[in-house]
Amino acid sequence: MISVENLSKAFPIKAHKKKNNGQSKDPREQGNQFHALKDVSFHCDKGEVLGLLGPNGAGKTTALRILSTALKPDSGIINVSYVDVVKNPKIAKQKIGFLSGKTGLYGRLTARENIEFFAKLHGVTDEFLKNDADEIYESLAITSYLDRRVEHLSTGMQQKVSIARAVIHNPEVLVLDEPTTGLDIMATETIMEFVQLMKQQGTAVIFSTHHLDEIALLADRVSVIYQGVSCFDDSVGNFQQQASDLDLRKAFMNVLKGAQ
Ligand SMILES: Nc1ncnc2c1ncn2[C@@H]1O[C@H](COP(=O)(O)OP(=O)(O)OP(=O)(O)O)[C@@H](O)[C@H]1O
Repeated sequence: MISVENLSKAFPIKAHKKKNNGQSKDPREQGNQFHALKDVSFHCDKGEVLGLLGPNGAGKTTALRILSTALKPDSGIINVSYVDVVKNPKIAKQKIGFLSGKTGLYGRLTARENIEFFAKLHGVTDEFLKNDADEIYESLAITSYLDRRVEHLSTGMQQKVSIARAVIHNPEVLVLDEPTTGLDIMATETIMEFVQLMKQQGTAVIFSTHHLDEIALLADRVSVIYQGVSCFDDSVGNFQQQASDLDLRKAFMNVLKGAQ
C-alpha cells in the first residue's frame, strides 16, 4: 500500500547555528548541510499499522512530512498504491491523510467548518458530508463540539478534530505524527480505538510515537530510525525478539545499540 525506499534529506545549516559551544558535533552535520535523513526505508500494507520509533531528533517527523508531500526528499522513492508521491504529489495527496504536530486548524472557524473546508479542497461531496461524516465524528467523540470555534477547544479536542480532518477524504494511508502527545488518558484511548477502526476498514496507518504501550496495543510492524538511518523494519513479533525477555523497552534499546 505504501512503500518508502532509501529516503534522504539534508537541510542547510544556518551560519549562527554552526557555533556548537564545545558540544560534540552530530555526525549528520557535514559542511553547511545537516543530513536529517540519510537512508530511511519502510512499508505498510492495507489494513496494517506501522509504529515508527526513534529517539528525539532521529528524523521521524522529517520522514512523515515527506510522505505527506509537505517536503521533497533529496533522493528516494515513495509509492502509495502505485502512485509515485514525489512525481505526482497532487494525486498522492488524495490518497494520504496527514496529522502533523501542529494542528493547522483555523481558530476562528468552528470544528465543522475546518473539516468541511478541507473536505471541499479534496473534492468530498456535500452528500457525503451530510450523510456519512457523522460516523467519523462519532468514532472520534467530537460530535458535541463540532459547532464550537476551534480556538475555544482544548488541545485534545483540537487533536481529534485534526484527525477527523485528516480522514474526511477517505485516504488509503493515514499518517499520524505523535498523535497522542500531551493528551489525557481518555483522548488517547479514543485515538487508539480510532486507529483500530481505520485498520479494520483496510486503511494503512503509520504513526510515530515515544510510547511503547501504543506499539504493543496497535502495531503490526515496527520501524526504527536512528540518526536518519533505518535500523529496524519488521513485524512487532520480531521486534520483541530483540530482547531475551521480549520486553519492548529493552528491544528498542538493543536495536539502538546495534545501530551505534
Ligand atoms: N527545517 C529544518 N532545518 C534544519 N534542520 C532541521 C529541519 N527540520 C528538522 N531538522 C533537524 O533534523 C533532525 C530530525 O528532526 P525530526 O523533527 O525529523 O526528528 P524526530 O525524530 O521527529 O524528533 P522528535 O522525536 O524529537 O519529534 C533534527 O536534528 C532537526 O533539528
